[in-house]
Amino acid sequence: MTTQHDCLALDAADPLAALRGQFSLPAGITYLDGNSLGARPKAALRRAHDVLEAEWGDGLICSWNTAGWYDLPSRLGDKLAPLVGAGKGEVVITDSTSVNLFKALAAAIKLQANHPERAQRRTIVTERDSFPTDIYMAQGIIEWLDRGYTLQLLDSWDQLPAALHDDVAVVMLTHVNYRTGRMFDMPAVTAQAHEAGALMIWDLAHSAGAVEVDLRAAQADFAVGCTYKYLNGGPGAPAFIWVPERHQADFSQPLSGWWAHRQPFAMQASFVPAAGIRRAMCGTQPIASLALIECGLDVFDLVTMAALRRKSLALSDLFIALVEEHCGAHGLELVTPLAHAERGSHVSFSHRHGYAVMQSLIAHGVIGDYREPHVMRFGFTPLYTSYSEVWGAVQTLKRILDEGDYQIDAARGAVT
Ligand SMILES: Cc1ncc(COP(=O)(O)O)c(C=O)c1O
Ligand SMILES: Nc1c(O)cccc1C(=O)C[C@H](N)C(=O)O
Repeated sequence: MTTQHDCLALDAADPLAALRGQFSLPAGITYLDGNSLGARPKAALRRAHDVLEAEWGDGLICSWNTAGWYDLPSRLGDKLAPLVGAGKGEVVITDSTSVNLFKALAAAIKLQANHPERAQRRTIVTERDSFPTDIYMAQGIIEWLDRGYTLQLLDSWDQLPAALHDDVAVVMLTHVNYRTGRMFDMPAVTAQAHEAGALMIWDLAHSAGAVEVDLRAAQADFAVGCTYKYLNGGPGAPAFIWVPERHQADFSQPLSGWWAHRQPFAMQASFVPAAGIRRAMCGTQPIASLALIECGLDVFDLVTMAALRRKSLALSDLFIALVEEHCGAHGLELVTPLAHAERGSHVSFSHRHGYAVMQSLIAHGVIGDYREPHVMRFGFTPLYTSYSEVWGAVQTLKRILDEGDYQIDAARGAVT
């Protein structure tokens, strides 16, 4: 049995505790939703001010050259790269995760279509439980191509081996599932896809900055992910795309805007792709938003992913144990795997009134979120979450459930 006193002792001994000071978090709030939108690094306010006042206000158009705006997507990509096991020159921060997925899928389909033995393959495999935008982007590209491609949706992750037949061109999976928090064994699954002759694309939205990822060691083919969750880049901050060096020369994507051109300012009438990772870009980047990502990435210089992962698992283990001990009588069902190797950095419990309970939690200062059907999600971000906050969150949940202090017919906001 863990007590509040034990949690305070864990905080006192936590080597990462001081990192919370890097973030601006409102007093009295326990923030367990860094898996949707990370907290604001304190440094971002100053950076926003500098970008708007000095770089935009004073520097005007000259800042594309003088303030490093032009190279920002690839410079920040290099800074992010070690967090996902990518090499220098292999990551660019640009566009949204959805758009980057479109580019990666298009490039993978083309690579296979140009392969002498795989050109006839027409199946793309993903999970039915993928974050919907991944499915929608695949459906969009299939419909637009109109060349007989089909999307095979797995109803359960263990159906993958059987699904890897000789028509599969591409496997596209989310490393850590947005709803369940379940994590795939990236090297093993990538190897299975390759053995079947398929290319492997990973969506790292819930992995980057949350769990240890080594894309190069896994020999994955492409990856995408967002910066606004565990990387604390800010709402709607641009996403990233990883194209390993070995695929860059053959990486061809149809959103061939001028920022992907070898010489954008040569203003030529025909498209010639840039030699390296810049060919994964499209058009002009949102500099004000992009610049803030650096403040989130800088915090990762102060810590290792191994240390973050250790604390993340300790926080989620504690949460699961406390919920089961204190709230066990209330029909909560753990959706997230218990095995560490299969768990990301958030924990989901389903409850038949999950939405209403989550709204009550939020009203009482514990912010998580809700996903259909019935799933309450709690994200653990070891950079700024303490063990005593986990204790407090579970006590609040217990009180709400014990007292039935939630409104079953609570009106829904557009974002849940
Ligand atoms: C797995 C996954 N992929 C993609 C996205 C979103 O993509 P976008 O940033 O394009 O909205 C999310 C969350 O929003 C996600 O959880
Ligand atoms: N991207 C989001 C948004 O635009 C609004 C609200 C939430 C989000 C999220 O990131 C949701 C998140 N990907 C999820 O796992 O559900």
